[in-house]
Amino acid sequence: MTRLALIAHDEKKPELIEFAQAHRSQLLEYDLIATGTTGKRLMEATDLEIDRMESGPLGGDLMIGAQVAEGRLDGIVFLRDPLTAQPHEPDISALLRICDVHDTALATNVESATYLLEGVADSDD
Ligand SMILES: O=C(CO)COP(=O)(O)O
Repeated sequence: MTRLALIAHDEKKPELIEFAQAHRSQLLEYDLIATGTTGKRLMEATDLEIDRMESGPLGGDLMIGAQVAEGRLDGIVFLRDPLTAQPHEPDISALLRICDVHDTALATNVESATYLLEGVADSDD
């Protein structure tokens, strides 16, 4: 089954919620995981079931990176806040890097996330 991770920094959480609502019927078909607060906010705003990891600053990005390393994820939507410094920047870099190591689809803005979902839908057929 297709397995996706959804992550957003605080300033970007509203955008991710809007994205998830717009693509609800497709996302309902998939196994979803998220960092802690992102997952909580998404589940409050939608009826999606999401397996929540730790919050990003507490290791959630690394937990998702570990799943990438294990080949367990088909794609990640990670809406980063490009304008605010994050205390766990090394963890964020590690996640981006491991996606490149394993050639795992990674979208860091809504436009590319839309393409990612279209690609995932095509590979489902
Ligand atoms: O910080 C994050 C990703 O780097 C996201 O973590 P939260 O979903 O817990 O806010």
